[in-house]
Amino acid sequence: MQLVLATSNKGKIREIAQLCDSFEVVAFNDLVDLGEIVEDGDTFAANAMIKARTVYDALNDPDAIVLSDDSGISVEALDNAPGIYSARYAGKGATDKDNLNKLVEALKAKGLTESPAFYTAAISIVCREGEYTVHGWMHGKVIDTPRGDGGFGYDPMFIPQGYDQTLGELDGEIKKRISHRSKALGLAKVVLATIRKARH
Ligand SMILES: O=c1nc[nH]c2c1ncn2[C@H]1C[C@H](O)[C@@H](COP(=O)(O)OP(=O)(O)OP(=O)(O)O)O1
Ligand SMILES: [Mg+2]
Repeated sequence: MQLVLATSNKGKIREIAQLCDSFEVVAFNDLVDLGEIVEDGDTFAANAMIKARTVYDALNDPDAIVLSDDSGISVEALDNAPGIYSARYAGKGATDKDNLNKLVEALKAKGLTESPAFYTAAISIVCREGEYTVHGWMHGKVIDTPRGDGGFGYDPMFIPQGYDQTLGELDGEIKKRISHRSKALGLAKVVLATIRKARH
C-alpha cells in the first residue's frame, strides 16, 4: 500500500521510510509540485493537518493515504522556544546548521551551557476513511557544544534522557527506538493497519 509523505525534509523521509517499511513510501514532491506549504497553524497538530490536507487535496486521488509530520524542539530555559518555529528559528530559509547555531547562541546569551528540552512530533493522516493526528515526545537536554553529525536538525546538540551522548553521536537505531517521531509513528501505524484492513 502506498503512503504519500507530505514533507520535504529528507531526514524525516529517511526516518519515516525506515519505520514504515511495510508501505511503499513516496514523497509528495515526486507526485505534485506544490512549492512551500504555508504552515500558519498555531500548534504542531494544526500544521501537520494543514500539510496532510493540502497534499491530499492536490493529489485528487480517492485511494491516496497522506501522512505528514510537524515537529520541533522546545527548550525550557527559552520558555519552550523555538517550538513550532523550529524550522525557521534563524529566519526564513534557514539551514539546520543556522538553526542549531542560533540555539547555541541563545543558550550562551543566557549564560547557560545546557537546558532541559524536548522534541514534539505531531503526525497527521488524511485519507477517504478520515483525518487523524497522533503525537510523540522525546525528553532530554540541549548543550552548547554540538557533537557528532548523525541524525538531522538539532540532533548534534540534543542528549536524550538516559543517555550521555547526543543524537548526533548515538547510533541511528537508538533514535529509531526512542524518538518523538518513532513514538508518534507507533500510534500512526495502528491507524494505518485499520485502513489497510478496511480496504481488503
Ligand atoms: O528528529 C529531529 N531531530 C532534529 N531536529 C528535528 C527533528 N524533528 C524536527 N526537528 C527540527 C528540524 C526543523 O527545524 C523542525 C521541523 O520543522 P517542520 O516544519 O516540522 O519540518 P520541515 O519544515 O523541516 O519540513 P516539512 O515541514 O516539509 O515536514 O524541527
Ligand atoms: Mg515545515
